[in-house]
Amino acid sequence: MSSQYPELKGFYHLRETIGSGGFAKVKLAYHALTGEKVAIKIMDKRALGDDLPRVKTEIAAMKELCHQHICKLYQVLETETRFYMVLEYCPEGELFDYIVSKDRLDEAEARIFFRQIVSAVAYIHIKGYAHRDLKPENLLLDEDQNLKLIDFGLCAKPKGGMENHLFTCCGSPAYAAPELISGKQYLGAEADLWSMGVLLYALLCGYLPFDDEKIPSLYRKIQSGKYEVPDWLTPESSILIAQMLQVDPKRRISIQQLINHPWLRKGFNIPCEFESKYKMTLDEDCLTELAVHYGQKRREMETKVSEWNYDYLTASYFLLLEKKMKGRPVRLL
Ligand SMILES: CN(C)C[C@H]1CC[C@H](N2C(=O)N(C)Cc3cnc4ccc(-c5cc(Cl)c(O)c(Cl)c5)nc4c32)CC1
Repeated sequence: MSSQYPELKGFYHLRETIGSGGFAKVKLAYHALTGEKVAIKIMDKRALGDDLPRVKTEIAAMKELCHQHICKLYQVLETETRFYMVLEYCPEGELFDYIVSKDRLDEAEARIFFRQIVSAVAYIHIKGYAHRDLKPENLLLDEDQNLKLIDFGLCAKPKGGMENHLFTCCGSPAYAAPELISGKQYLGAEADLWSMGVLLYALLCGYLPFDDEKIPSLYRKIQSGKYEVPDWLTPESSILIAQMLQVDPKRRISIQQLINHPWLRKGFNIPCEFESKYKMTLDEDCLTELAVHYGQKRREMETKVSEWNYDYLTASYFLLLEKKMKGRPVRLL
């Protein structure tokens, strides 16, 4: 198998294909030095065609986004024919399939997931990014049933900050905000908030608020802002959804208000934490283990890791840190 991917030989032990998304193939692999599982997204440059900029967008964004509810990028490899993205493995697959398997979620379970989604989106907005393709297919579950946001191929980092407008109409139609599909300029943060309203509705109802086989009638439904409120929704859930599915983006709830919203605080009594749990300082144990393994002084290793080249060393550091955060020994094999 690795003869097909010579660049990975000795660094990753490739296993089966675990999914494919459009122009990418995602394979399970083991990081040789730590034995940790990873997902490797493999893209053929020729097949990418004019989707190539999406890959560069995703890689650039994911290098800057380091958060407990965002799928972690560990390493990027580029050859003349391929891109490889070594990513955090999420064994429980897509939130979409989880909702389908349970028909719909009760309020308590939806709240746990939605707090994690709000945490991830608040973090990327503060970092100056809009995701622009928020939907259950782009939220994966890790081994502890925690959500990880993926697919930053359509994200935007508006020049001059998030208060500047965007123009590109993109993302999945059923989750797209009215202002986005009407071709007007829009604010990425406001469009993401609308998509999160559709997402919350999908979590609590098991189907979409706006749906139609034909795109033009789907767009009319979205722009009308009218959707069915099933009788199992509590008044509190309906109010929150209504605050997010406001056709006028200026009347729509903001992420700052969402973080403190009573519906999200119910049973937790603390706002959604959106700060990254990853420390900015390097972890001593991981640095020492790497220094010993590579026969380097700790200071030299610290300098090398701090370059964040997203090479094998970056992957080894992050995966050692994962092991430590999961209470496993901080040891290289
Ligand atoms: C339909 N989608 C647009 C693509 C689909 C590809 C397989 C993937 N997957 C699966 O479908 N399992 C069933 C297993 C699985 C396990 N770990 C994963 C870890 C990361 C990713 C991943 C995939 C893509 Cl295309 C990304 O851009 C990023 Cl940032 C991350 N996918 C994973 C993944 C889920 C999404």
